Amino acid sequence: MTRKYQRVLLKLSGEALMGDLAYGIDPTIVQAFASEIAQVVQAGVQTAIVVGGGNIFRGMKGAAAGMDRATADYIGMIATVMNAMTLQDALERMDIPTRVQTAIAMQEVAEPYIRRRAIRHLEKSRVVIFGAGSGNPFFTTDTTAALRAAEIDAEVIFKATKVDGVYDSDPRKNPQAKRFQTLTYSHALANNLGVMDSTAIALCKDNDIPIVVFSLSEPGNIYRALMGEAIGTLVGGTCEVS
Ligand SMILES: Nc1ncnc2c1ncn2[C@@H]1O[C@H](COP(=O)(O)OP(=O)(O)OP(=O)(O)O)[C@@H](O)[C@H]1O
Ligand SMILES: O=c1ccn([C@@H]2O[C@H](COP(=O)(O)O)[C@@H](O)[C@H]2O)c(=O)[nH]1
Repeated sequence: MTRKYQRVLLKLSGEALMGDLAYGIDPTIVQAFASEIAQVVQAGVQTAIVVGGGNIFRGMKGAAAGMDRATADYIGMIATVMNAMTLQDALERMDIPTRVQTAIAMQEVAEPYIRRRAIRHLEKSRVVIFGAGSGNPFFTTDTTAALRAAEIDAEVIFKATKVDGVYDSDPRKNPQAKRFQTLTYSHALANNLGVMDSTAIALCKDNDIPIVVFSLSEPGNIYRALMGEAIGTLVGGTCEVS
């Protein structure tokens, strides 16, 4: 397969990294994702990754249990660094050069986030994994993905998650929900389609960055999506139900 894109940003669900476990990281799953990412990189696609933290800690849950929200969010951001380092390890075992850059300084384990440096790594075919979200509480890793994609001039964001696209309502709650093949940013925002938070979608809309939402449950989907095969739902097109 020949590549469609030169530079992409992959938002990898934290929750997906736990596989069938109730919590944490399943190394077999991480290895499987890494092997698909390796193939994409070998095909010449400059790949940046933002990884979530939902398999370890979500600030909202901490706050719901009575914690200070900002403190809980910082814990969530630190959780994403564990996922970023796990992914780095899996990729490097496949001889794929990587750099983890964090938005909260952790210089003993990762580089600080420096935009120009991240771009240089990508130009040298290194996978750049952005950890610690945006470094700011009250945000999400989806918003981080939109922000970093704009900063590094990525052509597209791939949101790799548990659902196979964007539906007209949450498919986990409504079995009758209809899946979109494509939809506009405005439709996603106006209808509060919860697959990605509104801050992330608004940032993509303002910067004209398409978002492809696809499922991680089918092996090979990361490779297919990042190489440019039309899977999942494209946010940033016209409205079409599949
Ligand atoms: N309209 C919708 N279409 C598709 N999914 C939706 C919709 N509304 C809500 N969802 C939910 O959005 C979830 C995916 O987004 P979510 O941000 O929770 O996970 P993630 O970003 O993949 O994980 P993590 O936060 O761990 O990185 C799905 O589990 C799905 O049930
Ligand atoms: O910019 C950010 C990114 C993330 N957080 C916190 O981290 C957790 C995990 O991220 P997910 O996007 O939910 O996977 C999130 O719940 C926030 O608590 C943040 O504060 N700022």
